[in-house]
Amino acid sequence: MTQDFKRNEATGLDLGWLNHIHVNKAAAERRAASLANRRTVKKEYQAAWLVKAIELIDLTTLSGDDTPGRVERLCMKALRPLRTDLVEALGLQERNLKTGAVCVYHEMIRHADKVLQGRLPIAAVSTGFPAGLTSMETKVREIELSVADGAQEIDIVITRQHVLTGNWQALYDEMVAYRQACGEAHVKAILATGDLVTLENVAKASWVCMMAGADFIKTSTGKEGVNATIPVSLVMVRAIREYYERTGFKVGYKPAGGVSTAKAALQYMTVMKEELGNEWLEPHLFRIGASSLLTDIERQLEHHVTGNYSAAHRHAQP
Ligand SMILES: O=C[C@H](O)COP(=O)(O)O
Repeated sequence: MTQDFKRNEATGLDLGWLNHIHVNKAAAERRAASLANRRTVKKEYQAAWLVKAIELIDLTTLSGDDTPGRVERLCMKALRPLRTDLVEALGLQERNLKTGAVCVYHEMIRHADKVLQGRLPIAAVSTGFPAGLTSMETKVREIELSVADGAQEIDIVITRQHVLTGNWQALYDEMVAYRQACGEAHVKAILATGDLVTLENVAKASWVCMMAGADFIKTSTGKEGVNATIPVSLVMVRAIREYYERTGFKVGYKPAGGVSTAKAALQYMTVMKEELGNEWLEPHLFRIGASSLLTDIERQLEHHVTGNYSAAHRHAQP
């Protein structure tokens, strides 16, 4: 029997048990290296996986020079992510292919909404993205305004100093406040893992955010020196797995920042499949935050289609 999807909520688990979390860095790095060195998806399945990857993308623009025009074009691309000739060549006419969501700054929500009109979720980065160093009052208000403007998903940034000083209660309280301010909107907690120094901190921050009700945990803003990596992802998805085993809540995962190649997307999808199973390969539990990944996926699918055409053409020759 399939289990109904239960929305995550603050569990009140005792923060004291974080002291027992230990991460084997060498093992995570070994596993990451083995993923990097093997073909993660068989060649004949790659096109299908890449089409699936499109549906997992939070198509993102988070630049200081964003304009309403750029956001509108992004949204049109999110609704029709592949060129018509590719859609036809891949036999996807009936699929209504779209990205998972679009991800924009607060000021751009209404411009995105104008194009999307409810056909795709809008994720907004709120809480003083990317550093998160405005006042708590300002950050909570920003969430409320983003929800009021039409964002169905809020990507919050945690206050890194709470992790760096080991103040887990402060991180928990902050996350609970964000969760409440989001109301019905889904909340993704950006850990900014590149700022957190150790994998152990990444694991603990993942746990605290999940315990406080985050629907997703997300690696990065895309603005840190180091953004999504496979070792960090292994630590985070294993925290998600253990959290599910302890509480029954399924929390989603979002690697973000620097995921720009089809090959990298396949690696992250393989991590999800192998560590959490097929259910975590769906957009309600897995997103890839990326601004340029779609371009490379489109390019690879074009190669696939052209390759097939050449093969068919060669067969047709006497
Ligand atoms: O949340 C998404 C990231 O900001 C996107 O980063 P990217 O521009 O490196 O793909």
